[in-house]
Amino acid sequence: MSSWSDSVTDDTQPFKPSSRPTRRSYIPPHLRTSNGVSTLHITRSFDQVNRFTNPNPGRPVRARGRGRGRGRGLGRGGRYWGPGRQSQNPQTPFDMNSKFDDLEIIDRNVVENEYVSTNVVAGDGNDGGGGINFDAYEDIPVETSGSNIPPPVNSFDDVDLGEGLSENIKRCKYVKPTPIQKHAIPIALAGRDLMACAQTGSGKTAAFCFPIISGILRSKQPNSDMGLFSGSRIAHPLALILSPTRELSCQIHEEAKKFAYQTGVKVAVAYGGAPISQQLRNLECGVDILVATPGRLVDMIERARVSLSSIKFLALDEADRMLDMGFEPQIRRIVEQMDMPSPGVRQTMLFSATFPDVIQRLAADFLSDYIFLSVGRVGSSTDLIIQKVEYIPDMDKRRHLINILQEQRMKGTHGKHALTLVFVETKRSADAIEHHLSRNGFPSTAIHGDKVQMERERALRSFKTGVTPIMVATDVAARGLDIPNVAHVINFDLPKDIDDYVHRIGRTGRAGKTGIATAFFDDKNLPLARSLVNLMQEANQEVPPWLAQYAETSYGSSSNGRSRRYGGGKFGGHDFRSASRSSNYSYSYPTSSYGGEASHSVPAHAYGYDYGSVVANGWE
Ligand SMILES: Nc1ncnc2c1ncn2[C@@H]1O[C@H](COP(=O)(O)OP(=O)(O)OP(=O)(O)O)[C@@H](O)[C@H]1O
Repeated sequence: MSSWSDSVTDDTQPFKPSSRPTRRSYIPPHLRTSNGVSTLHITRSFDQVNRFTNPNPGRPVRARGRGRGRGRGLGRGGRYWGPGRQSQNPQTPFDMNSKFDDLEIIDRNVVENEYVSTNVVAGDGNDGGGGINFDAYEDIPVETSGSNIPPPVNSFDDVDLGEGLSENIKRCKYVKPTPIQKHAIPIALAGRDLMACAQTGSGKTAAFCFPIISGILRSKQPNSDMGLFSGSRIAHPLALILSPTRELSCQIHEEAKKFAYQTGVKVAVAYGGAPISQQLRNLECGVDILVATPGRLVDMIERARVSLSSIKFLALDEADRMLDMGFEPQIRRIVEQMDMPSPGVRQTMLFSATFPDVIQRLAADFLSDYIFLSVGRVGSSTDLIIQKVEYIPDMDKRRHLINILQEQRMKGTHGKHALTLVFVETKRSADAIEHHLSRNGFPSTAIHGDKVQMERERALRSFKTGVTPIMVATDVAARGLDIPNVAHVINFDLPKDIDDYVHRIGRTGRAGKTGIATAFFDDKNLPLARSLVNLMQEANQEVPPWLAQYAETSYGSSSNGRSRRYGGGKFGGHDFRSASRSSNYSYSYPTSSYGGEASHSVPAHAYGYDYGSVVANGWE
């Protein structure tokens, strides 16, 4: 039995540079002969409350009030299929029962009032189905750029996705496409390469899965060769979806399986930390779509168990993360130095909620005549998330956290329907804070890269099921994870990079639901102040005056600020190509509140990327 939460592991190993053959000379192991020659061709109703305001903005002081998350908020309304459940009920992945139904969750200390998301009233006609409030997304400006851009669609029925897939979309209760899906799906169906950026929780997974499944259905009789060349044990998937963490790969795998249900399209997953033997056996059953983390994939290719020579579709989820310093060499190796067809031959799609200019430049290497699509500004956060920033000196953070949790408990906003995710900087502090919370009567768990797979599995499962409704995490849990009922994200330690902040807080406020994000800010976060203020303003958040003051102070000194994020201007999204040439840019702005800003670029070394901390936080 496995689920994405069950299969959490620390997948990809930090990239260790190694001398390796160039693309030209490299022959995958399975194609080598003894002489080394290739043999094959190949409503907001969170009160905006009690934000701590510093009466003396020039001088940070200790927070007095708590002003905590008193949101009502989140309940993600029953559209979740726990993968574990799926394996318990193998007939269909479309089991609509609550994932909690089969779990005995007894926490007698906790008052578990159901969160009611006030901006989604069941049956009020505003939700596009499945409790999703699509109106929340309709206002978001969309930018597309590139040549011959296929127009967006308004409904899944406007495109021919294939009968089986269309049926599954209905089974998923996806009544209406989200904006990223409206634009991305026709672009991808037209066979175009795509760099797509849309806010966290806005449905990017389906935006790349649907065209892939549909494309496979159109291009072949699924499983006619079982994804294998006959007589061979080498899997030849038609599509490869890469993601940076094991958890995310497992989640995408589960999603893709639902979408591909009974279509004949086979989906398999490969990620590190779990026994490779079982994953290889699964591949032997045939695979059309392989979802993988880079480390395990390379391992399988090296073992001559996977060939990329038949890849028609390549998708990189969290693409900016995949192409930053930690992963880029590995990705280049997979994409450029193995036997994968080149850009233009394969179709490549890159998705993320954040896409710094420098990464866009890098990404262009993997694409051919691509369309840039941005729903909202690149790297913006959704205003479904109420962001609060409080000045809390280091020594007061623990006490303040307890205060917040106590207040939540008193309000009944605690428990399995209102999970709280606490981000910290280091693995050690994740354990320490977890211990502190547990000692103080708050059932908690922790997830980070030093834990072995089993521990991480257990942690995530106990969080998702509400047995421990608080999880303390490093950035390993920051990206992509779609955990129902996360009501509150607390940045106990703020990240150094604003994009990491965007992804972290994006674990709440997903799929049209509201959420709260609270950040503890102190002097050492000064470099983040400017970009934090900008981000909050864009998302119509209330910026505490003292933070604005900090931002003024830090203006110009931040290596993590606007320059990295907004290299090409404030108006709309941002395709880095727009700075260097003009092409067919299409803007669609329901609101016109964006002003212009000069474009500028910054050398890569100035971005303040702390690779050390990426590794230290157990991403890989
Ligand atoms: N058209 C739709 N109708 C209803 N629900 C949808 C639709 N598209 C996606 N969802 C749901 O919205 C949630 C968020 O989707 P998804 O995880 O793909 O977001 P994302 O944009 O990839 O977020 P992140 O940037 O954090 O990775 C999921 O639970 C998904 O099932």
